Amino acid sequence: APWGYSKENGPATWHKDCPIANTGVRQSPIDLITTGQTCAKYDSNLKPVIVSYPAFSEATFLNNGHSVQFQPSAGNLSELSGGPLTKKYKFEQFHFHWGNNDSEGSEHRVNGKMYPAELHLVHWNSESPNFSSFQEAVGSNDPHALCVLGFFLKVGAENASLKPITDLLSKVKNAGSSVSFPGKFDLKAVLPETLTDYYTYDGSLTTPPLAECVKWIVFKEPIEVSTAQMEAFRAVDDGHGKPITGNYRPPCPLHTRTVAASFK
Ligand SMILES: NS(=O)(=O)c1ccco1
Ligand SMILES: [Zn+2]
Repeated sequence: APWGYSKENGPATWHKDCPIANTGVRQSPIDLITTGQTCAKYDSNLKPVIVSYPAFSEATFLNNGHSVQFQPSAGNLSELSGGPLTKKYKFEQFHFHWGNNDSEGSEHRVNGKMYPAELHLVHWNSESPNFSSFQEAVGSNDPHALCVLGFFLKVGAENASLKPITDLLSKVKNAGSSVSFPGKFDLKAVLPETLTDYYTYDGSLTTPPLAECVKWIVFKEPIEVSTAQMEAFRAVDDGHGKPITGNYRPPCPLHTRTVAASFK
């Protein structure tokens, strides 16, 4: 049976098809600890993250049964650089993780605290000689083949920039359903202006195949969405006639990794 988040096919069972779930030493997500021994260490060399996200004009919005995913056509020119990165990365897709109440849902945690949701912007290194697509990057064994930007979502004011996305959730209620995104979508408008304060560490995909190929950049400043917008996520079905309630993987052991912080 395909993997998911239920008792029968959830994170505790993924090791059966993906042994790295239990044997990997750089798995994601993690709990971002800000004080004490294993805490994130300030690195003054960390620069702001630079994104170039021209409004997407052609994209598919899909409910794949374990998340909802916005994927622009391959020709999109969106790029990522700066921060801890030494290369330019190409935008592949964004998707979300959420819970069925406001006290859970994010994948990364901060001192054990979960946010109600987490937005992942997935990119792949477009300057590597070893691969030339997202799928190839995932299978490349390159430790920084991918870079995923993580943004926490918290409940507050309605997020007008994300409204075109949350308004579309009812149209992809059924797992496996997708719609062509109508019009343009300005992802840049969703993000905080300054991408200066973040945690960064070497990790993995948080869903099978759990490949350990991700440079993670998780931003300190959450993005606000309204309760109604959060509720819209909670109505999306998982393909077994039930809403997806909690498509987040619990935190994984840090092992010998260190987490760097771009802020004090
Ligand atoms: N959740 S995530 O961003 O680590 C990801 C991207 C593709 C598969 O899993
Ligand atoms: Zn994700």
